[in-house]
Amino acid sequence: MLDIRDLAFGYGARAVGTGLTLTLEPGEALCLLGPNGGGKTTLFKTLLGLLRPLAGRVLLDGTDLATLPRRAIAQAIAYVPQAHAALFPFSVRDVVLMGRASRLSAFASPGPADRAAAERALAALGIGHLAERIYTEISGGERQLALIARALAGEPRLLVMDEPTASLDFGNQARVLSQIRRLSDLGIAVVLSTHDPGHAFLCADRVALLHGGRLVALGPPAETVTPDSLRLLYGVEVAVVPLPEQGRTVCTPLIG
Ligand SMILES: Nc1ncnc2c1ncn2[C@@H]1O[C@H](COP(=O)(O)OP(=O)(O)OP(=O)(O)O)[C@@H](O)[C@H]1O
Repeated sequence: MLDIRDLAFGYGARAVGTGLTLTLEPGEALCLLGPNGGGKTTLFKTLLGLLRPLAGRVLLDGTDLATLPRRAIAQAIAYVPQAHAALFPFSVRDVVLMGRASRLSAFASPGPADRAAAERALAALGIGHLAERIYTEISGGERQLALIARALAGEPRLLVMDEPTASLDFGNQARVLSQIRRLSDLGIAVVLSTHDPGHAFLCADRVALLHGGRLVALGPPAETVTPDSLRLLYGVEVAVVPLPEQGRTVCTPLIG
């Protein structure tokens, strides 16, 4: 559904990344790893159509993003920001309902179909019990789930998530990662960034490693997340340890 061809992305004349080529299938979860300042957010802004490619193309179902109306992009691709403290005390239900904005005509109010979509999104994320709570009065983890529900309410086909586990405690990280797996099981493609390479093993079908403005590796977690690739990315020694009994792999930096 998403086809990125020889993309250069950045700001003005300054390229942050170049030569990026990859495709994303419906229901695929792609984890983007890279150091601070590596260009993950800039790439996301380009995929959302907020920044124009400096070169190359981004195709959504075969159509160049640059030729699509903003509304069509917003209906297909939803962005999940990091959970933040909102300024206004909306209920969680109303925050989730805001995810329908791209589906409403100008000045229209949400109707029964919009409310039903919001309820489905709340249920899918398992946060129906929070619907009446005030968004500014729930925890960071609950807010992150509410933001994912908001994105889901718009019935997108691709979710772009910038560090969805940042600032979450261990339990909420696990909850968000397992929700990402469920979304991709529902056929929704997900692109997420994280600073924890272990997360790639928990939720991603494929991993893209961004370093020095280039895609240095792209493939299944077991093939791409290795001590060598993590040394290149982060400049530290990392042990990548399979847990055969759990069918999992964990990453830990080797310090001291
Ligand atoms: N609005 C902007 N105008 C110009 N340059 C920018 C802008 N925003 C970010 N940059 C630069 O683009 C480069 C990539 O930044 P970006 O935020 O995309 O990295 P990132 O991988 O998301 O980093 P982090 O992991 O720290 O969030 C950095 O050198 C940054 O200073």
